[in-house]
Amino acid sequence: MMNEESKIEPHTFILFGATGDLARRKLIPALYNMYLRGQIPADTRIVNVARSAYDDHGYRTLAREAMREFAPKSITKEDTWNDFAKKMFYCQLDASNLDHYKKLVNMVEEIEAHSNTKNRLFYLAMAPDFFATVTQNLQESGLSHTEGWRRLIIEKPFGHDFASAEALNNELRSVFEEDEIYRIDHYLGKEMVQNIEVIRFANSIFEPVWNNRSISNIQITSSETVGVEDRASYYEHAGALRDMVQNHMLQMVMMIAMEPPSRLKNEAIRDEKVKVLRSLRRFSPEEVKDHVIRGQYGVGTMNGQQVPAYVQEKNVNPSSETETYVAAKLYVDNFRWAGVPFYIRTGKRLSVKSTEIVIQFRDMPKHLYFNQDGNLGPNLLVIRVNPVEGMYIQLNAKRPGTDEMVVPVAMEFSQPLDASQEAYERLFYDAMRGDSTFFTRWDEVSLAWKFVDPIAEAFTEKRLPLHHYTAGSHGPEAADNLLAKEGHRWWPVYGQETASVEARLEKETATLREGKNHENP
Ligand SMILES: NC(=O)C1=CN([C@@H]2O[C@H](COP(=O)(O)OP(=O)(O)OC[C@H]3O[C@@H](n4cnc5c(N)ncnc54)[C@H](OP(=O)(O)O)[C@@H]3O)[C@@H](O)[C@H]2O)C=CC1
Ligand SMILES: O=C1O[C@H](COP(=O)(O)O)[C@@H](O)[C@H](O)[C@H]1O
Repeated sequence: MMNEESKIEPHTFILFGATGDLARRKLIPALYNMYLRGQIPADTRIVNVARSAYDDHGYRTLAREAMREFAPKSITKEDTWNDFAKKMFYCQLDASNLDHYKKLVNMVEEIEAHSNTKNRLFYLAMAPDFFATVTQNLQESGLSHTEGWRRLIIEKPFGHDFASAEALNNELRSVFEEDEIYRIDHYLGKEMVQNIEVIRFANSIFEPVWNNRSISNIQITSSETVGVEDRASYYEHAGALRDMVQNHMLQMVMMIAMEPPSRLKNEAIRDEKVKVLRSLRRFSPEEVKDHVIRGQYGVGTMNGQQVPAYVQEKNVNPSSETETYVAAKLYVDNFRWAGVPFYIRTGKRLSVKSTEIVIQFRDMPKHLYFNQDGNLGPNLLVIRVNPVEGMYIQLNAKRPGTDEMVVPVAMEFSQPLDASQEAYERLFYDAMRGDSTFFTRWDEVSLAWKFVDPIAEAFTEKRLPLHHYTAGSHGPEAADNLLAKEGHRWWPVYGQETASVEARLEKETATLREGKNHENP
């Protein structure tokens, strides 16, 4: 996050994996939306690289199809799209074959001769097995040598464990400097994840209460309705722990728990985030069972349709023990957070698609007020990351016109739907400006793996049970017990259907009526 608006300089954007799922679904629409906003400099060109046989025209047609399928509302004027499409070129090559790079070098040099820029931005949207090879080939072909700036954006996953991540990092660092490497975690491109920093550090009401004296617990949920889809070959080895916890979930923990940075400079911010990971209590494989729940979805019903169990999905081993759900109780052992549990949970084939962060404040020292059932809900700050973007503070108040003495009410801020940019647009914008704040630095990645590795080891050694949950449910009951042991309960997350806070509060009031107190469920 740069304080002063730095400009995007003209550059050549070289996209490896340009025909793939990610490119078609997210990257092409992101670049076009940036073009519409005037964020792509006139002299910037996009060189698309993949193995399939296309010429420039054929690739532009593929890109147009991708827009039709994945971003149908973005193109309102065909002429504007055609102007953008003229910026795109295609180079067919096998990225693992160094000899093929001559063609790419020639194409890039020819483009640069016309566009008057030597800046090069490489994006590796390919399977991770290629990351090291392509980086070496960029070096040996001479592509990474340029008189302008050069940057490398790299997709996830960054390794499979600490050892493989370190080996990959060494390969990248033999060609690029750390400050030239932009490791993507697309959660860091989400509007409300970026907003956490602003909410915390631009509002004086929060800092005095942002600590263990006022906060009872923090709950971070990323719940998905989709199953493994066609990604079994990757997911079978990753599971929810590596796929979501090592990166996205820990990034949100860092954003919530970090100390204020001394300046709004990328390194100052990332220094503070890294300190959180240093304070994160590590579990030995023996301790994992007391802090982590793992689950796997079974058969269930979603939207009235029966869906298969994980082990029945395409290319999944029928006896697979890969986890599709993880819940965990984490502790950040520093002065600010000592004793405050950070509960995280993430899973596939759950009842709703929703990412939310709930900060639950401590109960009043003495209750003067009660609602009619003798319960009083705690104050909450709810940060809604997805699908609704916004936040609200849940308070207790007397609502006129009701019989109840005290009811939950909310002070709400919410972004209009569709108002904010896609995560990839924001991340491209930052990488093009040279702002790496919302990309992960190597020490973040390495510490995250060091935290996750013993948990993965405990999973492999079957030191904790694999709980099966019904697809379409809210996950395994064992995850509820994890909180109940501490006198807490999960706050439900709601999807698009329950976008309004009023509807949520009504549900909360009904829960209180059932007599469930949040500290003593
Ligand atoms: N898809 C998604 O939603 C997400 C993907 N990612 C990450 O993005 C990366 C790409 O994923 P995704 O798009 O799904 O993968 P795909 O398998 O759909 O696409 C792979 C791309 O790499 C190209 N490719 C494969 N082999 C070669 C080769 N030898 N030489 C040149 N090009 C080659 C393919 O080209 P061709 O088909 O023409 O051979 C294709 O363009 C991965 O790291 C993934 O983890 C991260 C988050 C989400
Ligand atoms: O990185 C990943 O994230 C998605 C979830 O992202 P979201 O933006 O839809 O919340 C997840 O489905 C995928 O398995 C994982 O690789």
